[in-house]
Amino acid sequence: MRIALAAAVGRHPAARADAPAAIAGLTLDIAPGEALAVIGPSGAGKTTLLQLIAAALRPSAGRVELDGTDPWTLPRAALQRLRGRLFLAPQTPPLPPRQRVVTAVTAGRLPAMGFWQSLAALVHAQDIGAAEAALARFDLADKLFERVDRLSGGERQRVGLARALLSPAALWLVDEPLSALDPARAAQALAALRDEAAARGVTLVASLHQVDAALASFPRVVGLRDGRLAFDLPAAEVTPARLQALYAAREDFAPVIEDLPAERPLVAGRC
Ligand SMILES: Nc1ncnc2c1ncn2[C@@H]1O[C@H](COP(=O)(O)OP(=O)(O)OP(=O)(O)O)[C@@H](O)[C@H]1O
Repeated sequence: MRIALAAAVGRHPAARADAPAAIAGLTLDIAPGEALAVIGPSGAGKTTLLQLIAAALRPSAGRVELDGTDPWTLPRAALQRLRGRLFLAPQTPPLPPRQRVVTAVTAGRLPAMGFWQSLAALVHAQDIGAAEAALARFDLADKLFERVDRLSGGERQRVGLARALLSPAALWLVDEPLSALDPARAAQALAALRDEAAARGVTLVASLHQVDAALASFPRVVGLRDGRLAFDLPAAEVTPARLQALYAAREDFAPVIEDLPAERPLVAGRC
């Protein structure tokens, strides 16, 4: 799925009217099948950006287009169908506590289903084999029939990611997929998402706090700060100086990236 933002402005619905916009006029193009990581300090607007792209948050100015269509011009039913073509994995997956893992993973198909199909899928987990295969990509196949509330936080997070593999979506939006994972699991989870998205031609956009993982696993990295684009570069061109500028403590100090000395890139080449 192609994504285009043109001077898009996004505000959290609960934000004060006089608060600066979380996304403050962002222009960005993402090609179908591309994999992109969004990094930036806490409060930079990463989650808000994903919500704008997911048509979960309406831009207060500018435009967001998915495959050339502004979702907010669509009739309600068409907007629902469009939302069924994308998969948004929130930081904390909303998994009902007493649900079995197999049902939770199969629920990845729900947004693309009609009402009766979704009801059937909740009562009888469809396609157990597909759920098991998806869980195996995250090293969780042995938890297929476990109850969700008997999993660790990191296991629940991986179940939330395994859902994407059951979804027929053309766009995966993954918000902080690694926050509860140890480094080895984090690398495995990112590799699974990247490889599966590439194999299906799915566009993948992930917000990440783990800069090293973003640079190692994604060919293109966007740096966000105060809701604006700090950089949009191939991973190989994201230098320590750019990262220092991106994460510099506020104190009214925002270094101009172009003024910083050129430094050795952190990664050897594109992934
Ligand atoms: N629940 C909320 N109520 C009001 N304003 C909010 C809320 N959540 C976010 N915001 C506003 O939106 C801004 C961007 O938040 P967002 O969650 O998009 O950032 P983020 O980069 O994802 O942060 P983090 O890395 O901490 O998850 C915040 O700085 C805040 O101004």
